[in-house]
Amino acid sequence: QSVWGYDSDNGPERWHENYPLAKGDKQSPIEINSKEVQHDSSLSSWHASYDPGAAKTILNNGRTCRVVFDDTFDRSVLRGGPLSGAYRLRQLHLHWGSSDQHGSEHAIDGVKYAAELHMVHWNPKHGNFAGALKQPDGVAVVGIFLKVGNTPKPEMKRILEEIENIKTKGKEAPFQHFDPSILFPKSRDYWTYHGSFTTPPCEECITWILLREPIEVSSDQMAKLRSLSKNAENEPMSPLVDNWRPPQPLKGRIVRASFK
Ligand SMILES: NS(=O)(=O)c1ccc(C(=O)NCc2ccc(F)cc2)cc1
Ligand SMILES: [Zn+2]
Repeated sequence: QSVWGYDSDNGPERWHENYPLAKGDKQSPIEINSKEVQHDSSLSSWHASYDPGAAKTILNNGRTCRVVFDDTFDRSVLRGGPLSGAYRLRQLHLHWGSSDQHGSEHAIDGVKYAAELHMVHWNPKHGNFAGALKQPDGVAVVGIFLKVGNTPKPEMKRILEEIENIKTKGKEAPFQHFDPSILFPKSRDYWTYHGSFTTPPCEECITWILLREPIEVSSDQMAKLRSLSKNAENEPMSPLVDNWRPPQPLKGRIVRASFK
């Protein structure tokens, strides 16, 4: 079946067969080479004002673990930085590896992190999410790198505790009273560039805001994430790991930094 995934028969190298945009000129993720990044002093700092009551559910869709928020009005928004206007938080999800040495989608000077968390926002001036994905300024994703260390952030605990209840594909559980801004690192320094969804249909509608400072998780917390299955309950067990797309050609794009 043409359903895409991360295996050899339906993985990133073959997505273009059903999703032609995957071979576009503004694809994500990318490898960031700090020597080629341009510091832009006109870049302001970004601000998130999230309503913890907007959090709704957490689900395993067989490809990632996703927390879904109420985005029917400007309840949880991201503004500033490279953005004009307030973008509504719709969902957050993660990409991770089969070991602590890899798993992030973006890489910095060759360094891959154990995982990468994406907070997905869309521009309400385009009416709805489906409309926003057809616009170059339609979507904004904040990317946060997860690094394995021994002073793990307690805030990740909340998401990882829920994993018990969504082990297999299609499982969903209530996930309320959660303010994702507690996951942000101390520094607001970021890189920004124009790119795409890192999964099919790979639309090139995303303003990426990648935070320079990773957040720390423990190796046990990463093992918890890797205990998710990509299969449904009654199917053979298949671990949900390595759900990351490799870096794509920069094709002349400029990556700007908010910091020197
Ligand atoms: N990894 S990432 O942050 O780049 C990313 C963010 C959002 C989505 C998404 O909403 N997919 C659903 C979807 C469904 C139908 C569409 F037409 C478009 C997207 C996919 C990838
Ligand atoms: Zn993602």
